[in-house]
This record gives sequence, C-alpha cells and structure tokens, in this order.
Amino acid sequence: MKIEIRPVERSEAVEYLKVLPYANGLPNWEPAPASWHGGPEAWPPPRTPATEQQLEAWADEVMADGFHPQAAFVDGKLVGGSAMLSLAITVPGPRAVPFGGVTATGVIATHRRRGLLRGMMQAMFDEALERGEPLAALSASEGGIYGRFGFSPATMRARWELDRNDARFINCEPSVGSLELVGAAVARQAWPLIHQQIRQRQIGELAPDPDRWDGLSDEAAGTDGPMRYLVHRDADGNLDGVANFRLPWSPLPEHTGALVVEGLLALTQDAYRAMWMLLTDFDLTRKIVAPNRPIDEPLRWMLRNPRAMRITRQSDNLWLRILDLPAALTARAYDTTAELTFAIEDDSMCPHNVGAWRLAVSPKEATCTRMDVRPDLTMDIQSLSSLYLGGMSAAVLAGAGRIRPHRLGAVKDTARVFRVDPEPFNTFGF
Ligand SMILES: CC(=O)SCCNC(=O)CCNC(=O)[C@H](O)C(C)(C)COP(=O)(O)OP(=O)(O)OC[C@H]1O[C@@H](n2cnc3c(N)ncnc32)[C@H](O)[C@@H]1OP(=O)(O)O
Repeated sequence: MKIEIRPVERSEAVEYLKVLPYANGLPNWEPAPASWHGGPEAWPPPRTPATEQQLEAWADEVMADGFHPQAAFVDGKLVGGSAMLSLAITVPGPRAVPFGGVTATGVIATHRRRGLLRGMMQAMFDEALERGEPLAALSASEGGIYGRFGFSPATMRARWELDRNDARFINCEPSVGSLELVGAAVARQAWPLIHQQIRQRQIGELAPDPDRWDGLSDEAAGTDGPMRYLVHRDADGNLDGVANFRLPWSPLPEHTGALVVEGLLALTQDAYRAMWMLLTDFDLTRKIVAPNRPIDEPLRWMLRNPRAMRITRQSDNLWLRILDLPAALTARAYDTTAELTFAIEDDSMCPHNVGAWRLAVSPKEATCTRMDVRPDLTMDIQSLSSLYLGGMSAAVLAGAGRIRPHRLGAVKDTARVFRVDPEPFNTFGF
C-alpha cells in the first residue's frame, strides 16, 4: 500500500470534494442531543449527494486564494481530504492574528484509522508555519479526535432557555433608539457592518468569509418558516444592533411556542436591552431559546429573577492549537507586568515548541525566550492553547493535572497573566 499526502490540483478538486461527508449527503457532525438546537431534531445532514454541477462550482472555491487543501492518496486513489483556510482571529490586545482554520475534512469509511488524517494535519501545520500563521483552529465534529493533534477548547458556548412569563427586566426604561423588523436585504448589510465593529473588541471573534451573510434569506426553510430579522438604530439613526430569530413549528407540545434567537449582536447596552426586551415578550410565544450564546450572557443580570435563564447545554466552540509558541505568545497583549517560566514537555507534530520558556510581559510589550533552568511549571501544548485566548482557568487545568506547578503561586500567576474579561467568544465557525 503506497500512501501519498500532498496538495490538490484543480484537476483533482472534484475527487477531493467527493470524499467529504457533506458532498455525499452523509452526516458531517456528531448527532447532538436535540436540546442543542431550537427544535426537536438535530441538524439534519444534506441527505442527498451533491450534483456534478454543484461539485464543479465548489471545485473553483477549493482552488481559491486562502484555501489550502491537502489530500491523501492510497495506491494513486484519492481517499481523504482536509484543508486550511487562512483567516484572522481577535486575540487579547485586542489584535487580529492570522491562523489556519482546519475545515472540509473527511476520509472515506474504508480507509479510516490508518493515519491518513494525521499525515494531512502534519502537512497543513507545516504549510501554515511557512505562511507565518502561528495558530491553527477548528470546530470539532467529535470531541475525541483532535486533542491528539494538540487542539484544545479555547472558547465555549451555551444554549439557554427563558420562559416568557419570567422575562421581567430590572430596568424597563424605553430605548433612546428605535427597533425595526426588516427583510433579509437589510440584514445582509447590518450583519457585516456590526460584526466588523464587534470583532475589533471581542476576543475570539473571527474575520468572516466575504460571502458569510449572503445566505440570509426571506424564504421559508421547512417547518422552521422564514428567518426574521430585527435591527436597532441609535438616536441618530445609525445601526447599532441586529438579531436573527425564527418561530419554528413543532408537532411536540414541549417544543411549541418557542422563539429561537439564532444570533444577536449589539454595539451598545441600549441596543442589547431593547432587542432582548422585544424578543423575550413576543406575543403568542411561550419561551425563548438561544442555542449559540456566550456563557457570560449579560441578559441574566438584567432579569429580576436571574435563575429564570436556564443553561440547557454548555459546550466547546473553537478549538485552538499553538503552532509557533514564541510567535503566538508575543502576538497577544497582556494587562499585567509579570514573568512566567514554563516547560512544554511533548509536541511531536511541532517539536520546536518543546522545552523551557520564559514569558516576560507588561502592558507595553511581551518577550518569549528559551531558558535552561528549572521552570515554575510544566504543561502540555493543549493546555497552553486553551489558556491562550484567556477564557480557560489555569486552576482548573492544574486541578486536572494538565498543569503541574513546581513553585507555590505559579498557577495563580499563570491565571493572572492569561485571563481576560469578558469571556472569549466567536459568533460563527468556518
Ligand atoms: C475539523 C473538521 O473538519 S470536522 C469534520 C471531520 N470529519 C468527520 O468527522 C467525517 C467522518 N470521519 C472521518 O472522515 C475520519 O474518521 C476522520 C477524518 C475524522 C479521521 O480520519 P482518519 O484518517 O481515520 O484519522 P487517523 O487514522 O489519522 O487518526 C488519527 C488518530 O485519531 C483517531 N481517530 C480518528 N477518528 C476518530 C474518531 N472518530 N473518534 C475517535 N478517534 C478517532 C485514530 O484512532 C488515531 O488515533 P491514534 O493517534 O491513537 O493512532
């Protein structure tokens, strides 16, 4: 059996697409408990294979700038594919840092568990490092696969529910701006405009693809009905909030009357409050469901009864992988002045990260250099990747034995250096 891992050429792009589950109408995602989404069903797969015409159109996208596909060939036959997108993520500073986003991944069922994904992943890591991308990231289809490649959760998300009768606000003052229900054409303009400003301050947000919001439409989607769009304008008429919601129909009594908020971004507290006040008191609905929200949603603190907002699922969102340790750690900023010393003990896919490091930070600058004395703590590259955006607790990782301190106070110092507030969050994946 001869295995070859290499980038795809245009003449092979359709074959590459044909190994991907979604192009075959196969499941692309772990079957989530129904509670993850608004309705009674987990997100269904496309169910039917892509047509030759669709594959030809997608093949051009495979060769586009910024999309870096790799394929695995066994005895000359293309049996696996994966790709990295060159994107940017907002890290503490806030600053935009380039990263390689792993996407469009699959190996055909007859050729799995033979190391083909590992081979493609290594090739993609090496290429990302050559392009100067110090980080890789992904959304994991299954939680048990990607840790072995050095990825670890760096942002989280929550699904919550709130009964309409319990949605009583502490401050009910009317907004100084105005709300308007709009069509998809206005929403397609509002989302990029507002997201672009949010991305400049929200740690974890990603630069969108140019066509990210093209799919917003007024057409009905099965039993979900059409998506509805709400915008908020400030007192001068400038857009400062946007939300997408739907009112799905369900045959199950426990799911009827839900208003599902698929996305909501606000630039001001006034816009945030005004949009939630309308969405949580929509006539002829019973409860509000928000399936993809930050775990530190301010709405809870606006309610007279904060317990009424029930988190019904909390899960990992973006998984991060530090590829180039000193470049990554000096690309973000730090609020404090401190010196941390730590060792990374094992990183077979990026061996240049292994060893002892000294990270010296201040609000003005950060340096990260090798050292040869005993460091204050030892950790794996996954733990450092989870700490990087500032959303994970060093104490929890130490409690799990993933960070091993060699000095009293070393874990507390690590937490102080990396932690950010509010929690990192990304509104969408890739
Ligand atoms: C980021 C995204 O794109 S998410 C989409 C990912 N795609 C899918 O989930 C589609 C269905 N699955 C597949 O096509 C394949 O199983 C893939 C792509 C996930 C893995 O491809 P493979 O070539 O089988 O992986 P490979 O053999 O390199 O596995 C490397 C390691 O991961 C393990 N592994 C692979 N898949 C899984 C899995 N589904 N669950 C648990 N472990 C797994 C292997 O056992 C192996 O372990 P080892 O390092 O201890 O030897």
